[in-house]
Amino acid sequence: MESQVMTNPEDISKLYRELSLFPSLTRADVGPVITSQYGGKYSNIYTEWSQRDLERNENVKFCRQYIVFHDDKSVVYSGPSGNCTEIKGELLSKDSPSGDMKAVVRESIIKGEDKQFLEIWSKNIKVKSINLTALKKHGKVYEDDQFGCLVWSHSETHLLYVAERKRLKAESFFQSVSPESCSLADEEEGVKMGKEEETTKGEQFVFYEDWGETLVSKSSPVLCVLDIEGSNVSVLEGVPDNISPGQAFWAPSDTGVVFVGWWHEPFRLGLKYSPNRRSSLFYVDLTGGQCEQLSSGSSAVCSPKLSPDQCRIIYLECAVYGPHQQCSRLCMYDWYTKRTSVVVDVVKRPREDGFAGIYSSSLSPLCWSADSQRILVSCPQGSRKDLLLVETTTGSVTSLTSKSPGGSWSLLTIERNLMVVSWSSPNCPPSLRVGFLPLGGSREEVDWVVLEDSQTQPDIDWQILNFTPPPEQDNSQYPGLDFDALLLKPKDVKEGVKLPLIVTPHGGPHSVIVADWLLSSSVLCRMGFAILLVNYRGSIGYGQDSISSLPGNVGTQDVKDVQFAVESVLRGGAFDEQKVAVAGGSHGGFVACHLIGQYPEFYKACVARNPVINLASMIGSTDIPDWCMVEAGYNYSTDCLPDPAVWEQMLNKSPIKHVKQVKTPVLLTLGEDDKRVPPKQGIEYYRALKALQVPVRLLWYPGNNHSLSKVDAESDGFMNIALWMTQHLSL
Ligand SMILES: CSCC[C@H](NC=O)C(=O)N[C@@H](Cc1ccccc1)C(=O)O
Repeated sequence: MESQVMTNPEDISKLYRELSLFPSLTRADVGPVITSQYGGKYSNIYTEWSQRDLERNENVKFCRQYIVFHDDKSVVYSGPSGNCTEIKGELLSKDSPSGDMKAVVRESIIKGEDKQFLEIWSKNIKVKSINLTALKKHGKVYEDDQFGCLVWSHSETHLLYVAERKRLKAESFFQSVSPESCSLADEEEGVKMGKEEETTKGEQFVFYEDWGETLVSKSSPVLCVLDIEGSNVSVLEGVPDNISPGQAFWAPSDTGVVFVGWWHEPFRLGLKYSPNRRSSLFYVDLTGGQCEQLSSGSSAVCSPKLSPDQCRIIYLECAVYGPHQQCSRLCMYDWYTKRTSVVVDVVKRPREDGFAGIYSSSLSPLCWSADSQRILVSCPQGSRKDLLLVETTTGSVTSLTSKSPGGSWSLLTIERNLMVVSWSSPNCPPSLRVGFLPLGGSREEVDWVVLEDSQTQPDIDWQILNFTPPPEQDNSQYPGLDFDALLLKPKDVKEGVKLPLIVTPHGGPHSVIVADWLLSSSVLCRMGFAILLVNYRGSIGYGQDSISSLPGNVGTQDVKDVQFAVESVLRGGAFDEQKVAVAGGSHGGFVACHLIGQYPEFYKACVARNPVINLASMIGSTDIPDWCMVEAGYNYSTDCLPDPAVWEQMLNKSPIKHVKQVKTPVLLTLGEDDKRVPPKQGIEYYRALKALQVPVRLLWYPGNNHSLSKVDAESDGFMNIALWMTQHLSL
């Protein structure tokens, strides 16, 4: 049969290079309202973007500003102001509320050593540059999304951030003291003889727990405050020792600091993609150092945001343990009455109006309407990502985007009702849009204005397909659930050509593929493949019942849903059933490896990135052992001991159980530093396949973690995947 797939590596890399140029939006800030000399009002919009630089082998961050003239209800005129500028060395940055100053945490290598500085800029002057490393009040500043923050006090006199707790310098018992032991760098930073840093002996090799995948070396965060006038940094006292604080902000009137605290006793578990860790909202008073717990303490909370009138805090809440990503509750704490209310509760099944619940582990940095009555949340609703408007007094939820073109709407910020969003779809890279939120009670549609357009890919066609599992595959505990898949295919298919198909189950398993811009899928599609991305039952965005239906049934329900979707699509006749491949990462790799074991004749090529291969062998080495228990159908507690019956079930539900049936050639891509699915999982599969003489190739990426997202690993991984597919599908 004729094929129209691109097979030449030069052509494939050229295409990858072309499509990897599209940047993604990472941040937007709206500046204050300025009245021009002619009376027109405008605001500057600061945006940050990220783009792969294949030559430099890094993701580059750059900014661009836009000017938006408006009348507080609609955009009158808008456009870019100036060109893009690359941002180097900035770990965190934030304009002051008035827009008069800017704070930057900068990392700089001086004489081969990493140093961190806190800078204050005013007008065109860097007025302060404080060497945080030399101050030695704390360890490295946290720049991650989990704990990190850089927040101006309302008075603009203080800055709040999170850093690693200071550790005493550890020395060997056999360290000989000599004047030379004081380094030149230390001397330059003012550590003179006689004033040496305090040291401790015998602690050199003490193990410090960390917070797992992507948070390695983050162990004991502390809240830090800079008094700008006095250039004085202090570490806040009063936070309980068994709590790791983060996501902090200033309380009304700057009387103290509100933060999320994660309990880390009896031990820390991985936090990345795991918003189900026991945590609470806390308030620490600045004068007395008293710490008050503001939420229950029996749930998991995240992303607290103070209303513009400083009266209420909105935050997300979910259950501790259980599936890692679940339907969240949107809760509100009233600062003055100290009462908490549930604004939007867990949704078990999608409602008639389409609302399926809130699925998010972070609200955007600003999410309140100007009247402090409404909240904006962008989150998956089935295979779309929509912008939802929540009335905090009634809990009513309406979608601002469900009638707009399908795709993915992500809120970057909202300030004085001016919303800044990123929109993309499988054939359209991210574009920047702004629009005013209609006044409360109004049914007006948002008039979106494009500030930065992107290039639609006319050769890519996409659609969302819905599947109802056959009766024998219905879940008796959660009956009547259906699921979706996203199908991408080349627009122009020559007469008589049947397309090869790549099937992609997502990871999680409680995550979802929304109709977003997806680099590797779009390159594969432009090469001539069709791609089927399946949101099997258990995905988020379809109601809590769908999520709850999967634990205990992994390796069967998810696998059968994917197989059912593929076979249904093949029945349409447009695809070549002899040229079907499967590719997935992590839990998606688990599903992929199950599929080639359970349907050995069906798939002609398989790619698995950091796949879960054996739940029983992984439980002792992953940063989230609870995941293995929960997905195998058991409750988790921190004191549970190994149980042969549980281990047996974990083994039975794992892909390794079916390895003897495998015939499909497998490409494994593994990250040496993966704490989530340690690469030994992939090695276990590799050895089994080698023993069975099934073609297997293993790519090992040093310096990479679970996501394999460093630019060289991602691009090399892509090329190898593309060539594995063309080779083993005989294209
Ligand atoms: C013990 S590893 C379990 C699999 C892993 N789940 C959680 O981290 C996984 O499948 N990871 C996904 C990433 C992901 C996880 C959760 C929500 C969204 C994405 C992957 O790497 O693709």
